[in-house]
Amino acid sequence: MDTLLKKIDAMKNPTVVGLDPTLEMIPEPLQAEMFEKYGKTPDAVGSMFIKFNKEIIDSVADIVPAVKPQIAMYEKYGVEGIRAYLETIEYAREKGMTVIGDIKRGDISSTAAAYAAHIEGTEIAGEEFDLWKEDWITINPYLGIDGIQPFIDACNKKDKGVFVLVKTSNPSSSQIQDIVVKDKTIYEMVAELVKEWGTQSMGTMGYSRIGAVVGATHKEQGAHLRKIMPHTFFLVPGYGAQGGTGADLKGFFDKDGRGCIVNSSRGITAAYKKNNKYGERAGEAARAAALAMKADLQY
Ligand SMILES: O=C(O)c1cc(=O)[nH]c(=O)n1[C@@H]1O[C@H](COP(=O)(O)O)[C@@H](O)[C@H]1O
Repeated sequence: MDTLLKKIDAMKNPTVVGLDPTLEMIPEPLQAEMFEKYGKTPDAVGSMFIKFNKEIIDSVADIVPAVKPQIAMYEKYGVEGIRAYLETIEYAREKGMTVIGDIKRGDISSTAAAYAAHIEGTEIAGEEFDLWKEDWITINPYLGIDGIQPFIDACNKKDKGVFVLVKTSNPSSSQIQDIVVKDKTIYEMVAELVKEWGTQSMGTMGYSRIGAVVGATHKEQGAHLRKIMPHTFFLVPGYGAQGGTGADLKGFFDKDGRGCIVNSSRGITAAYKKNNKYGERAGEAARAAALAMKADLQY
């Protein structure tokens, strides 16, 4: 937790670039190059994703503290997609970036313990393997504490962190999360649980390594959650492509302007498609979009 906070402070930039590549997002020349080399195959797409992500990482690593690859985009292409996910993580770490693996896992405790290998690593007959190398992951709290505890234990052991879904950014998040039971919404109840779970894992700078996902599309709820959870760090997706703006997020931060890392995926990586001046230069456009986002989040 402290490492990420210090990076954010040093760069004066509470943002994370989401790496959610799709085939359509890849510039035409790169598509053509990889189709030529590997045919119309998952191998070609995996290779495109690696090259594309490296270009984005190279263009933002000195101004943005973290990346958030979303594993679904890679899983879609099977083992070649996973290869791209892993190579992307490896590269981002080489460039000094924190990696938030957006894997949204959650299951009964024995299965959660296996998923926890994402942060804890895997042991084989006494040999340890750090196969995934994420610093943080996203998890789903629907199963309650026995589905969460294996992740908390892994985080405490390996000095890593998790973001637990509390109030998600999507339009139908209210369908379940806003249901009122005993005068409280489900998301408020989850927030209280996450806060309690986080007390086991406080850093030295006022925040716990058990964080919360709070969507940028919920201005009032986000500010309300900051009050309920003063020591919980927020991952805030929904900025940009989903409509969230800097003006909406002031209340998500604490009085010192800390407490959140705001994600934008398509808004950064596909920025080149929105402005002809960049042609197919996705990295250059991503840097400009990342700088604009940084400026939008200074309060
Ligand atoms: O956990 C997340 O990151 C997440 C939670 C949430 O409530 N909403 C949400 O959009 N996300 C993720 O954040 C990213 C948003 O992408 P853009 O809308 O392109 O910026 C995607 O990877 C989503 O899966």
